[in-house]
Amino acid sequence: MLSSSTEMITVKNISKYYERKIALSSLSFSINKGELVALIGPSGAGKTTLLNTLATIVKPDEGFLTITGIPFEKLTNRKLLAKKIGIIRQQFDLVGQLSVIHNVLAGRLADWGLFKSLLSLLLPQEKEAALKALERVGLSDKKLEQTAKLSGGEQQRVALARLLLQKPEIILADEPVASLDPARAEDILSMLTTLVKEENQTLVTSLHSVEYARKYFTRIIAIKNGQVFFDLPVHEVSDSLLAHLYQLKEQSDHDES
Ligand SMILES: Nc1ncnc2c1ncn2[C@@H]1O[C@H](COP(=O)(O)OP(=O)(O)OP(=O)(O)O)[C@@H](O)[C@H]1O
Repeated sequence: MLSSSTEMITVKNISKYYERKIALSSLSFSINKGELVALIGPSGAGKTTLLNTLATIVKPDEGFLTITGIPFEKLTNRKLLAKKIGIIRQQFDLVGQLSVIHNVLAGRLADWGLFKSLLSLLLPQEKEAALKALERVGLSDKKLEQTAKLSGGEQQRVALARLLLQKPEIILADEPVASLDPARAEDILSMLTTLVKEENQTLVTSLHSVEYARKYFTRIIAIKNGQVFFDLPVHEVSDSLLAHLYQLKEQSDHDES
């Protein structure tokens, strides 16, 4: 069994450049099992680049990264990666033409390959697991509907059910509620953080809403200009720090006047 202080993500001096632009500049932090981390910061700060780096989709130009102790370079096996990392995005990443239950079964895709995943409805055990996952996200009655016909909030619940089948150790979510209205956004965040706690997983989510970050997460890492601006437990994040994080110009620019 992993103890509560197990390091799930370790990032040391990571930098990423796009042509001459610095997207990430020597970032370092570590995240332990069970933490609920919100990444916040102004537009263009580097949140998506950082999440994509943690997902091993973007390769850092400098520094090193380990996921559950495994170095970035060794995380090339798709099956292994799917056991370690699950991803949720704003766009849900579901196949609209397929039924809800088929999309949930796609959580097994890395283990099975597409063909078996699509045939999986014939396997009663797997169907049972998918139905249970749909029950947990409150969508049992929609299991046979075409996914594209569901509302945005419901589609994000399908994505959560799919993650329940995938059972990754770490969940990375990039603006998972950006396209939802406030009531549905809270519904999804509350469900996501509850499931992560129940499954003893680790969550890193980028968010535009500081209010949601404070309400649902245990730790906030603020990114500004590709650097860590602050990294604190939620209860230590003050309004003045947040004002500094989001202000358009540094105070010193105005000091001479
Ligand atoms: N593929 C790319 N090519 C060139 N520049 C990029 C690329 N991806 C990101 N950038 C640049 O890197 C910086 C960080 O972008 P990133 O998308 O990570 O920020 P963000 O904090 O997620 O922003 P937002 O909150 O608006 O989504 C930006 O200046 C962006 O223009």
